[in-house]
Amino acid sequence: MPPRTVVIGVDSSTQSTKAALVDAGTGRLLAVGRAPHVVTGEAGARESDPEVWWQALCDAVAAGLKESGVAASAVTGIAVAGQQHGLVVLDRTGRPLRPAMLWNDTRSAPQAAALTAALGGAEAWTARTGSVPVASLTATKWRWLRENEPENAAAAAALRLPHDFLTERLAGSAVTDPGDASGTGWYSTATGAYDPELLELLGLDVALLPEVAETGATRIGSLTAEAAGALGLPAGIAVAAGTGDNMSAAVGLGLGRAGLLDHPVLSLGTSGTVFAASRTRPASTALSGFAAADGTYLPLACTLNCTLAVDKVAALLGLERDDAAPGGEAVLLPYLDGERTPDLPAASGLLTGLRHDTTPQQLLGAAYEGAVFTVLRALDELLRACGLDPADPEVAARPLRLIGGGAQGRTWVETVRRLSGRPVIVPGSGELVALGAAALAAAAATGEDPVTVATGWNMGEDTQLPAIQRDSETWERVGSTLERAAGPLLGRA
Ligand SMILES: Nc1ncnc2c1ncn2[C@@H]1O[C@H](COP(=O)(O)OP(=O)(O)O)[C@@H](O)[C@H]1O
Ligand SMILES: O=C(CO)[C@@H](O)[C@H](O)COP(=O)(O)O
Repeated sequence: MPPRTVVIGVDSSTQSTKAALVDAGTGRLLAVGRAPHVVTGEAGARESDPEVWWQALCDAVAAGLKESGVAASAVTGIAVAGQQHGLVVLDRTGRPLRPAMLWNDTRSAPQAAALTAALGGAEAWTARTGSVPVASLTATKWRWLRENEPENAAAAAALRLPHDFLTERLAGSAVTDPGDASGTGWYSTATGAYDPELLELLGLDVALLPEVAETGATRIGSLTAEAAGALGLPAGIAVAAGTGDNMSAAVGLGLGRAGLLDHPVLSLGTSGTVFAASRTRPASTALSGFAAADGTYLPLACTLNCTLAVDKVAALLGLERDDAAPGGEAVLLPYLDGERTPDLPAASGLLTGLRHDTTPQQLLGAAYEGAVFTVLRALDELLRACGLDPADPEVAARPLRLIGGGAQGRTWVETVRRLSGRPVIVPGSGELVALGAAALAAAAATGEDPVTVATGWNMGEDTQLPAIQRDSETWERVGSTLERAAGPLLGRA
């Protein structure tokens, strides 16, 4: 029997790093090492120190090796999938000049509006980049930096996304992939390259940016001796370009293959995202038309307030996560520090419909309903952008794949079922971002196609949940509250 080979997929997301050690032959998950991140900031600011991500990556790999008992010499490849959009600003030695501004930092909302206007409006941006600038996109953060910290902008020797920063630490080369690049606001999904006119508009020298590899699975180099020492892995193993976390989950789910194109996925993590793999380039002002890691496209909508916002409401009420009941008359829009979808960067949370007999459990249930409503409403936009009618019975019968930390929670799953009225699949593996990255690593090591690799892997038994009657009353109540409150109460002029 040939010796077992192992690949490592790293998910460096908002709250933590997870390193999945995967048997490259069977796809069996051998261990997941974990290490937490630190996010700081108030009043719209959200920042993390990239050096903490690097240390977390080293710790998570060490924990995974220890838990699995795998010999480091069996590892043949590694890839990183990272939280999208974050602005990492480096000096000439590759050290961060300041903490990274994260995807959920809303301070650059005025810059987003100014950039949209500077190009002549939303449609002009979707035609070029696939996405309209909102405060999440890297380009708006760069503009914010130039206006608010000109000394840091002037001293910048390199700009990276979170996953590029980590990949460069692994392989010593500055390379990104089309998927994560498509979330910057300076990469064109129409041409598959950085957009010179946008770079000029942004006052950004292309020399500061990494090269864009062909796909997330492209082997961009080998693990350097220095990184190998820090990770306890053999020098010279394959390093893939890697990608953004949502793009990586799409690879892990095997979404690019024919039968799963235009099948919706809902990720419940710090962000709530909804996405689908598409062979046609999305161009809708209602969502982000990202590129995927494998050459297809990944139309996606993202909310800022998902699991963390609901956990915050549970903590305020002193309740456990699943000690919740349907909200009844109460409506809670949990837009605690601004929202991205809908675009309400200055919003705060809103509670209406409170009665003497409202229970704490109903209030918590209302927070789940507000978060789930927001992401499901975006799903309808997504389906329309894929040329599908959300009400078409064939489309409505397509199961919703639920992933991310929240998919492990009973109340999340039940609230999605109740408000969507759709069948739901909870994939057997809870770590699809890391598994997708592992498939990119395996593909980089062998030259195979990553989606074919992931599709062939046995990732455990899916839980299939049939459709239940849609709770249209709650849907209408939350929808009309949002409609009526979207003016001054939620910060829209
Ligand atoms: N068993 C569970 N039930 C409900 N929620 C959970 C459970 N486990 C994790 N979570 C939620 O998942 C979130 C983390 O999800 P994850 O997808 O790992 O986040 P991120 O990728 O943004 O770092 C936590 O905020 C927590 O609320
Ligand atoms: O900004 C987006 C997508 O556009 C987010 O989905 C980030 O990629 C962060 O992801 P999580 O940490 O919530 O997984």
